[in-house]
Amino acid sequence: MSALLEVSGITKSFDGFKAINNLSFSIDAVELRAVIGPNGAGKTTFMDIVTGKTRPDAGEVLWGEGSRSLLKMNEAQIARAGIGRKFQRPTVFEDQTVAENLTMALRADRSPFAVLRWRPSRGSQARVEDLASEVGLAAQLARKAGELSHGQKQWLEIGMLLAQEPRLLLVDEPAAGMTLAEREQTTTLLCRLAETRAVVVVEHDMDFVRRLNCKVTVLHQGAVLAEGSLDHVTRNPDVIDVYLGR
Ligand SMILES: Nc1ncnc2c1ncn2[C@@H]1O[C@H](COP(=O)(O)OP(=O)(O)OP(=O)(O)O)[C@@H](O)[C@H]1O
Repeated sequence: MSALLEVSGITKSFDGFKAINNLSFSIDAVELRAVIGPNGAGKTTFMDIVTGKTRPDAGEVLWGEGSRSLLKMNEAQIARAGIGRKFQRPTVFEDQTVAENLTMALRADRSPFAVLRWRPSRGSQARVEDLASEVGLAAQLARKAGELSHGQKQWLEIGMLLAQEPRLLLVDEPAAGMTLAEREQTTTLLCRLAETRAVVVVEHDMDFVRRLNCKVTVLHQGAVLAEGSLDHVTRNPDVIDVYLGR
């Protein structure tokens, strides 16, 4: 399987401190990947670089079949190229219904001129219903987003990202603050989404990572420390040292 995202030799320093240190990393077009690592390992900075929020000092980030450089694109262009990012805190419109939130997300998909002309159509209503069922919110379409549980808000936001048909979804700590039942549903959702696209999950919660049952990349000091199954990486003495702080 060819790589969808290829990060090679990226470095990013903040005031002389290397948050990312010659990091190389690649993601297949259809893959679920967990990225773990202790606090300050560079996980957020890595996602900031891929989404164009932060520019690396050196290295390359290539995207898609044409190996286009993401470093030549701004955040909006990267999002339009097919990279969606889910931040830890849900940012849904609380006073709008689930359907309205999803409708707005469909609209955000369009070019500036198309947005001006855009009107909800029967097709877009069907798409909103499809998105809601995809994230388990079909029965909540008429509810205000503010009334949803924390987990449901997270799923709504994932649905809003799906409206833009991303080829790569970056998901930051999805399990945080969720009930056990919500975590299980989130695992199922992420695994299903990764059947047709690339999904990268940054997560601290090892139980959650175990349930994802996918390849794990361990970051430490801005570089890849280990990669493989969770059992494989947690047996690695370097990983054990880093996590136990020895
Ligand atoms: N804008 C910034 N200015 C200065 N230092 C920064 C900046 N962003 C990140 N850093 C530093 O870079 C290092 C990596 O941070 P990063 O947030 O990427 O780690 P992380 O793995 O996401 O950590 P956590 O798990 O705690 O979220 C940290 O030491 C952090 O303090």
